Amino acid sequence: MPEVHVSGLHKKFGDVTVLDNINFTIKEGEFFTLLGPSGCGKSTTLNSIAGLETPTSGSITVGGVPFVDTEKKLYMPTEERNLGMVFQSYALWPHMTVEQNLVMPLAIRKVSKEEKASRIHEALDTVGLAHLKDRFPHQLSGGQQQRVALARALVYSPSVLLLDEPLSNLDAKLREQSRAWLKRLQVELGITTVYVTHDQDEALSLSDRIAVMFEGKMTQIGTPAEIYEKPATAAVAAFVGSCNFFTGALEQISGGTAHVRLDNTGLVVKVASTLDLKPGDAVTVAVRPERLRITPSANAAGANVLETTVLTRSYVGSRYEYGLKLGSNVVQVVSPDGNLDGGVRLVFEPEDALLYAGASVPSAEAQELMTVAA
Ligand SMILES: Nc1ncnc2c1ncn2[C@@H]1O[C@H](COP(=O)(O)OP(=O)(O)OP(=O)(O)O)[C@@H](O)[C@H]1O
Repeated sequence: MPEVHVSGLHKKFGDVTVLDNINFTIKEGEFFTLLGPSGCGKSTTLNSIAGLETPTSGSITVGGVPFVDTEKKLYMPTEERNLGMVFQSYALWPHMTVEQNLVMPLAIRKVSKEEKASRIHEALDTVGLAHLKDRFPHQLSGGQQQRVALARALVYSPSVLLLDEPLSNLDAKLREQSRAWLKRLQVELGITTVYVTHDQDEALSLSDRIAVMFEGKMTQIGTPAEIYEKPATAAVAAFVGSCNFFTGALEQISGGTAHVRLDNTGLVVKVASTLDLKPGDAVTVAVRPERLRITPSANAAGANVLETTVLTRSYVGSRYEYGLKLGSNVVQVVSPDGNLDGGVRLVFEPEDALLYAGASVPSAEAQELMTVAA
């Protein structure tokens, strides 16, 4: 299974740039996800690999074979790229049975009659639907239709699988089951896969590596753990998982620890950082809810111990989610303890927080959710 190499990809629609210098390499057999908010350019990137979109500039090679090289005006037709594709809509032919849906891509590729039958059986068997080959799409559940679409993409042994939000039409429970099933299948087949989603849970649980995109640019590429634990920007921290953000000013930085005076609180917190900053610089401190510890104890010990008040408490099954008032901020924290009330202490170590240059709480919406009147 080949390596996918995308280099210097740009795409403009009229005057609007929707892809701005996209570069990445996907290793053989890797599950690679393009993750980002709606309109950031994920599908345009995927469709450029598929040959459904023509990049304005850049190059794409798969297994060393050039698919696109705009300098040489080379654009390989979609049907010659041998890629398997599944879209959000499944796009099954409604008037054809499951088997007939799978015949079509083989007929286009002029596969012999005997080979057709064995390939169809094998593909349906792979997705666990060989017994439903005579049904029409309307006689199948959403999850089954999605599996047929996948079987149809696999039936001609594509070199790479391209999946554009294939689970988003399924209800939450089925989506979770399908996710686990899809991951097992991909590992079993060892097929290089490019997956598009705006769902961070899906990206984290399925991918070997994730590329996070915003406004046509690639902000960070890394393993799910790297993206979650070491987000490159505050925007990535906000988009992948929940995060508390506090703006402030740097007091001093030495020995890998920054002292930051938080706006609207007057409090100084210590945060691990290797950034090149000077006193007075505006910064943003980010802390995941699960990295904060709440304790009623007045003797709480830690590098950062902040006096707060419980505003809200919600039971969410495995834990409690608290909203705590800290100056004019509402801090989101999770705890197994459901009995915290009134004045409590918030404790965290410098390594539990992240520091970013500039005072930037990622979106107005996020800021609104996390701020109350002082
Ligand atoms: N044919 C087109 N003509 C003009 N603009 C387009 C066209 N196709 C896409 N766009 C614009 O390009 C940008 C990127 O679109 P794209 O579909 O790649 O985003 P996306 O990240 O996949 O979003 P979503 O998750 O909503 O599908 C969007 O602003 C979109 O409106």
